[in-house]
Amino acid sequence: MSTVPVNTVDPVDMRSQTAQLSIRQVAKVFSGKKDLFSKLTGKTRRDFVAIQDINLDIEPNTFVSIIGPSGCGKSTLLNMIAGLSPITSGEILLNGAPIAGPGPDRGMVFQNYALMPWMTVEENLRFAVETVDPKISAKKRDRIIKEHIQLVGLSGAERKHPHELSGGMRQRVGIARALAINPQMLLMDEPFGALDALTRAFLQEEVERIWEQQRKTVIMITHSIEEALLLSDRIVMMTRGPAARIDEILEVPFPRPRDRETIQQHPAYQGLKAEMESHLFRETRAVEAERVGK
Ligand SMILES: Nc1ncnc2c1ncn2[C@@H]1O[C@H](COP(=O)(O)OP(=O)(O)OP(=O)(O)O)[C@@H](O)[C@H]1O
Repeated sequence: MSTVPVNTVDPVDMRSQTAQLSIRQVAKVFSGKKDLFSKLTGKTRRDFVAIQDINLDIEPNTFVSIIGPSGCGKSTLLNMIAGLSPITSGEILLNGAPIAGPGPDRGMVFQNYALMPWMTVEENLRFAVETVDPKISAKKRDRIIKEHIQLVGLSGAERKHPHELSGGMRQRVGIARALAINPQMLLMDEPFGALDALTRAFLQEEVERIWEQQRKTVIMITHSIEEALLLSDRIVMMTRGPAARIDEILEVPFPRPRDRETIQQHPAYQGLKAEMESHLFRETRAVEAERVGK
C-alpha cells in the first residue's frame, strides 16, 4: 500500500515561505567609541546593544503594528527596514533580497511629517514622484498627484504650503506623498503622535479606509493600544531594552472594514487590550525600577 507523504512543514515555516519581509536574527549595536562625549572627554563609552535576536516574517497585504515601552528600539528597527540605518548583524530580506539602503519600494511616513516647507502640497508630491521616476510623463505624473491628493481628502489645498495647513492636514500630505511613489510597503513611525486626540482618531479612520482600498503592507510604530487594535492584523510587542527583542505577536481577528465601535463589541477585544496593557505596564515598570536602581 502506498503511503501519502505527511506534510511536516511547521505553520511558522509556511509563513516564512510567503513572507514579503523577513527579519532574521537582527541586532543593532550603537558604537560608543566615536560619539561627541568620547571626543570631548577622552573617555570611551561602551557599545550599546539596542535590539537583539529579532526574527519576524511579514506577509504581503498585512498591517503590522510595533508597540513597546519608550526607547526600546522600535524606530531603530523601522529605520533598518527603511534602509536608513545599517544592520549590525543578521539580515532583512525584502522579497528574498537583502535590504541595502532606502528604496522606492518602501514609503516612509514620519511623526513630524518631514515635508519640504517651501513647496506646496502639490509640489511636495511632485518632487517625490519625479525623484523616483525622473522620466515620468507630465500627464501621468499629474494624474498620480491628483489621485493621491483626492485619496487623502486634500482636494482644494493643492497650492497651500505646509505652514498654512493643520497638523492633521500635513500628515495627510505625508501619507499621500508616501503612497504616490507606489511603494510595496508603507513604513510609519508614530504617524499620529504629534496630533491632538480628535484629529488623531479621525486620521486613524482615514488610514483604515485607505488601507481597505489599497491593502499595501504597512508596518507602523505606535504607542496607542486602541490604534493598534483598530488598524492591525498583527501586533508585535517588544520588550524593554537594552537588547530589546520581540516578546509576543498578537493576531487581531476583527473582520474588515473596521470601525471603533464595532471592534469594541468583538469578543476578543477586551482580552487583547488587557494583554497589551499588562505587557506595556510590566515593561515600563521594569524600566522605571532599573532607572531608580530598585
Ligand atoms: N544614534 C544612536 N546612538 C546611540 N544610541 C542610540 C541611537 N539611536 C537610538 N539610540 C538608543 O537606542 C535605543 C532605542 O532607541 P529608539 O529611538 O529606536 O527607541 P523607540 O522605541 O523608537 O523609542 P520611542 O518610543 O521613545 O520613540 C534607545 O536607548 C536610544 O537611546
